[in-house]
Amino acid sequence: MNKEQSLAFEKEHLREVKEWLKDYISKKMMEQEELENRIAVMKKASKGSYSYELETNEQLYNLVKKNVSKYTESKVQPYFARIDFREYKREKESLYIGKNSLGDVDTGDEKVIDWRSPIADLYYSGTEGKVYYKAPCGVIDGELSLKRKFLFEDGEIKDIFDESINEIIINNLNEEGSELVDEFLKINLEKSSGNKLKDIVATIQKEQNEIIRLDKNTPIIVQGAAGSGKTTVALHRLAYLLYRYKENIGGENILVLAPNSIFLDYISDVLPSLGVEKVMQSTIEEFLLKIMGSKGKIISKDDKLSRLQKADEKERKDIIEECGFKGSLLYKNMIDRYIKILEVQEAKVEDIKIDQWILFKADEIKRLFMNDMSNLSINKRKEEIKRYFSKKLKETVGKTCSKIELFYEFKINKCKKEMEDGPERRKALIAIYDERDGIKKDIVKHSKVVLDDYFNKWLNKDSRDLYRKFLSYEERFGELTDGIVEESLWNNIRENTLKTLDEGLIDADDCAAMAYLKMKVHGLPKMAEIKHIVIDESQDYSPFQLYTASLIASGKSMTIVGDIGQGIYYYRGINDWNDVINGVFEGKCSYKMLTQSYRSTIEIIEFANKVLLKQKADMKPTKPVIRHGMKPQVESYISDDELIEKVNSAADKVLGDGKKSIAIVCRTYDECKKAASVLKKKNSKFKWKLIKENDKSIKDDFIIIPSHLTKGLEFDCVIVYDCSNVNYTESEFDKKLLYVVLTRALHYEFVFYKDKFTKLLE
Ligand SMILES: Nc1ncnc2c1ncn2[C@@H]1O[C@H](COP(=O)(O)OP(=O)(O)OP(=O)(O)O)[C@@H](O)[C@H]1O
Repeated sequence: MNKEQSLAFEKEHLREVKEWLKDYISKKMMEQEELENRIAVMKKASKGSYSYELETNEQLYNLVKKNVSKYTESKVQPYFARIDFREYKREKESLYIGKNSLGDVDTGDEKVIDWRSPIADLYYSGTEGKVYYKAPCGVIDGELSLKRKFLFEDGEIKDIFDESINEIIINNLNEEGSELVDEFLKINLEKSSGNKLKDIVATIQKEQNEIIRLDKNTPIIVQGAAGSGKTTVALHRLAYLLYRYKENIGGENILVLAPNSIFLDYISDVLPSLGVEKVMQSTIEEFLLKIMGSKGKIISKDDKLSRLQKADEKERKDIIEECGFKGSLLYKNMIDRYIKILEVQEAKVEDIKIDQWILFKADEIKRLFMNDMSNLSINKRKEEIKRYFSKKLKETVGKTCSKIELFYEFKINKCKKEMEDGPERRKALIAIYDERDGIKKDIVKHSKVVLDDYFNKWLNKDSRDLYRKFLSYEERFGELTDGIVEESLWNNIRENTLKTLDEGLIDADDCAAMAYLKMKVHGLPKMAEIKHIVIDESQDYSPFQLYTASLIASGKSMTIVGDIGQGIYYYRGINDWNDVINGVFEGKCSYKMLTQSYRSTIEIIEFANKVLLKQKADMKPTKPVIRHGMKPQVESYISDDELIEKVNSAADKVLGDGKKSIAIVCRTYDECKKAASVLKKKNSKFKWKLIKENDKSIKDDFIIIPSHLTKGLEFDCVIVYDCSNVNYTESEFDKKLLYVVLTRALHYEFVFYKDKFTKLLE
């Protein structure tokens, strides 16, 4: 078949699938209605009492309802690709791949397969010829004879792209030889950016697919260049894990950690569009506060960043030293040592007894606490010991009563031997019997209360002051720090932190330590078990934060994505992934890299690479996908009027090209306020919305935003407000910040500056 015939064939096939879908949906809707009526009758008949039949019908109804909505969603575009595969010794099959599997549940006729199914792996990783994929039953060999992608527009197939026909060979790209260009991918990347991140099921690339389909049991770290799809891949991986392990994991068992509310809103559409629901999403600070059970006002990492930007040399040094220390695993070790000291103090226990009658010996309590249960938090151990003793209590009371009997038997015999029979002896014996029975009664009656009292006193109730106590612990300083930490540094940190706590504030840099301490003493609060954690922009997390998070994910199942080149919180974040691989995971984790960038045009990436390469000698330049655009425009301005003219003409150009989102990026929020006021006063042609730290989302297309808040986001066009050498100096911080700013644009970049241009772009 030539392309024209193939296109006609596919259009017809789509028509048939849509027809089938329509019929199938109406059939299922009728089934849903019948079930609804049947359930109503059953409810009436059961009069509120339990009915197995009713429960089964309700379950069936929910299933049918879910399927109806899934199938209805798929009506516009039921699939996005097709592969032709012939399994060894079988007939060739044409398989259509979509976001959802579609088929007739009753007849087993499958129309579309799920993109996450094992065989769909061939679409993402296989090339024509001999291939294999891993199915639950083992490896399946065969031959792939077609890989076809469909370009949809308004629910209709507009074009088809067959692999090896539509890939154009471009020679001498980046002087690294030839490279294949996926035309289908290129068309998708040329689209305009919206306010929300999109799913990419149709164009997932091989290196991304490998990460998405990795096993859940090993933590993975992904270092990826700006725009390489880290966020997108991490979210698609979640959808994959929920599909593959559907029996064990639900959305409620997943936690996504991201830098701020704007970012969380930006990614909020991807998961539902992939059929993933109920996932917990939070910033690390909010989540750690939840673990701590605290509600204090947070001094955020961005408050700290602004302070740092304004600080003099001395203050800057102090902040960096303190943040670095609090985020280090050295600090965690210090808390571990404090816990050990606490444990020894807590293990100084007494017997549990009533009068002189011992129910449980101190030695046994100590052994259970220090040895047998040492893997649990301090309070959990106490609770477990209590639970264990409560179970044994009846037996222990019985044994204690036997001991009492024995003791009094001796007393009775002695009395009998020493006194002559007569009223006196009888009186004495009666007194002994009464005493014995009284004690036994007492023990039977009060043992539970005594046990409860003992553990009530022993349990640590106060969690709020734990950190304060740790900070105030001055004895055995050397032991606590293993002699590594300078006392003056520690005193400084201690003083500052206690002052902050006294003011009712919690520093974001203390959250990991506070949550860790709380977990060690009190354990985790009651919440759904977390079976997988995704951490985005992880280069901005401290090793201690990552360590604490790793304790929360069962089996340390985590997807950690980040880019060292964008680490603007470098003073407390990650500068080398080896620190995480070895320090946090003791070498037991996978490390993957994504080097290709999909966001920006070649021109924008090459421009941003200039700054990236100034960061460290061994930095690798980001590789763009072959997509050309306008060269970034660098222009100086003298007056506000001139600047506004430039902004207006940039916006006109972008809008004229059918693109819509434009961000004016300023270095700080203060500069943003100035920019907003200039644009308002001078009556700019367009209306610009100022984005603030605490905003929950970005709804406008024209915004003014401080540089650090652009992390993870993207816009059709970025306008750098003032790229002067005063704003972007040659400091480590500015190199990272400017790199972040320059890598946010998809299609257009305008770089304006006053006075002297930054040296970072020379
Ligand atoms: N395989 C792909 N097909 C189509 N688009 C893709 C693909 N991979 C990534 N993209 C697009 O590239 C852009 C960048 O993706 P994403 O934000 O996930 O990258 P990132 O690595 O997290 O970026 P950054 O670190 O700069 O925040 C998004 O618009 C995304 O849709």
